[in-house]
Amino acid sequence: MATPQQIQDLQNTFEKAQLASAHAVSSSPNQSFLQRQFESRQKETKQLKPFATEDIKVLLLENVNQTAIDIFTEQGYQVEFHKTSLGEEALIEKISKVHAIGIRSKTKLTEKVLAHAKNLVVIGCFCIGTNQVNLEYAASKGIAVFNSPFSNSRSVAELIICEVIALARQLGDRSIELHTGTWNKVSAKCWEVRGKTLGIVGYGHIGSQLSVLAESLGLNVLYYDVNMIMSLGNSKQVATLNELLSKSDFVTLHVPETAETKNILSTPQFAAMKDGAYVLNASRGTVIDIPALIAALKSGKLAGAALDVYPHEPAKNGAELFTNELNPWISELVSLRNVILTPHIGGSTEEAQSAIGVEVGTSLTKYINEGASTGSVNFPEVSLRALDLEKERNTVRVLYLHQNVPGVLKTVNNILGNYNIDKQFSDSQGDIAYLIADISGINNDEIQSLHDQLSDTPYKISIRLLY
Ligand SMILES: NC(=O)C1=CN([C@@H]2O[C@H](COP(=O)(O)OP(=O)(O)OC[C@H]3O[C@@H](n4cnc5c(N)ncnc54)[C@H](O)[C@@H]3O)[C@@H](O)[C@H]2O)C=CC1
Ligand SMILES: O=C(O)C(=O)COP(=O)(O)O
Repeated sequence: MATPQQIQDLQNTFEKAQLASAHAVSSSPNQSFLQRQFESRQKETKQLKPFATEDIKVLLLENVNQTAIDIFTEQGYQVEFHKTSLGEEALIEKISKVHAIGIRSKTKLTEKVLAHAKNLVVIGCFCIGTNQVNLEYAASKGIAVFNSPFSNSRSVAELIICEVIALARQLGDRSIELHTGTWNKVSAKCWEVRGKTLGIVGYGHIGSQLSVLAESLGLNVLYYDVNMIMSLGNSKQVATLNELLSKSDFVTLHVPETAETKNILSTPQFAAMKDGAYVLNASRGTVIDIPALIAALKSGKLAGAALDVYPHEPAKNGAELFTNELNPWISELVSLRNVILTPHIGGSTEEAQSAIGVEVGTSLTKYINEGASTGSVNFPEVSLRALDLEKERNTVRVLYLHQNVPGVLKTVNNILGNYNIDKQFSDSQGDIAYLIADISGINNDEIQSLHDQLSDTPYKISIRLLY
């Protein structure tokens, strides 16, 4: 007799198989794959069960925007929405049941969590950063990951411009003083930003956008990046981080979280900066050594700082969450003058969130419905135009993810070659490769056999058939 675990495993396999075999029963040309029914076939039992888009379950966390919910519900998917992130235990419980998950920067999709994601085919990061997801492990499990590479870049750049001026004018302190009843009109050590130098570390989407805005205010812009990048306006790339630090009045960080960027600013880097300079960080909390920053502020070496991100951020809004337990230096940091602290709001504008909802929501839908991996951050980018199911009857789309080793395409095409291969495209990235092929002239009763043959090929990671 099967144990409860075996029954659960069987159920999970069954649900994944349901998603693996997609059957479009009714579709107008402009609906294409958008309205379809899924048919399941569990290999062990050959059991067939009608499967509709309504069976696709999407879990949305961290207050992902309504625009994404609208896209998913229009598809008929089931959407479970939570305003906050979830702790590991709750996440494991929920992720085991869904086909797609949408998160922002807080939810940690680690190997441990993803190991339980038995039905998951796609992850949407409704933000820029993807450091919260174990991308390689996800790929090895056949789970594609998408993000929004630039929809909130402008929002971050505008926040930094605002903070550069706010730091130069000690705006945070003056506001706190007046809120607490103290009139303190000062001009000492308050500056215009015109003619000062802004040093940008990381000249990507945000850094370069910021560069343009900063020059329009009359700032001079220097930037340091590991890659050679074309200068915008009159900005200049410098060869070393130290050169940037020694020449800048404001230093702002716009690098991803990687092993190389951890504590990219620490004691020696603060020492290399100009006296009275300012530091801004709206990238990730790990890139600044915060105790070293506190020391540089306390000693008067730095005149101020603006932080939007922290090594450990609370999973939800509320008082008493941003505590010493999470970040042991908090009480010291909040006691310092001219330090602006914001709760990771760089990308939090109506414009950015709504655009991200549309962008990532569309990517996920196209991946689920058509297999298109364009824009994925952990899969090779492959897509074929959507099938026109009115005209292309008896056509099956094969989505085949495999390890990138010699001989796989030969094996797969031997199987597909029994039919007419209308079109196919494949690409590889590192250890994995992805093939999409549309094959025609195949009868419904041959599809099970095709699925079985492809499932039995060595080096296969995952397979879905859409028809
Ligand atoms: N505070 C917030 O709400 C937000 C924070 N972010 C963070 O900002 C980061 C940057 O975003 P984008 O500009 O869109 O990324 P991007 O990928 O377009 O640019 C990053 C740049 O950093 C450079 N870089 C990487 N390692 C470096 C190193 N060790 N030294 C110098 N340069 C290095 C890259 O070559 C690239 O040009 C994201 O990874 C994310 O973590 C993004 C959006 C919102
Ligand atoms: O886009 C990013 O990488 C961000 O840091 C913004 O994160 P959020 O969507 O505010 O959790």
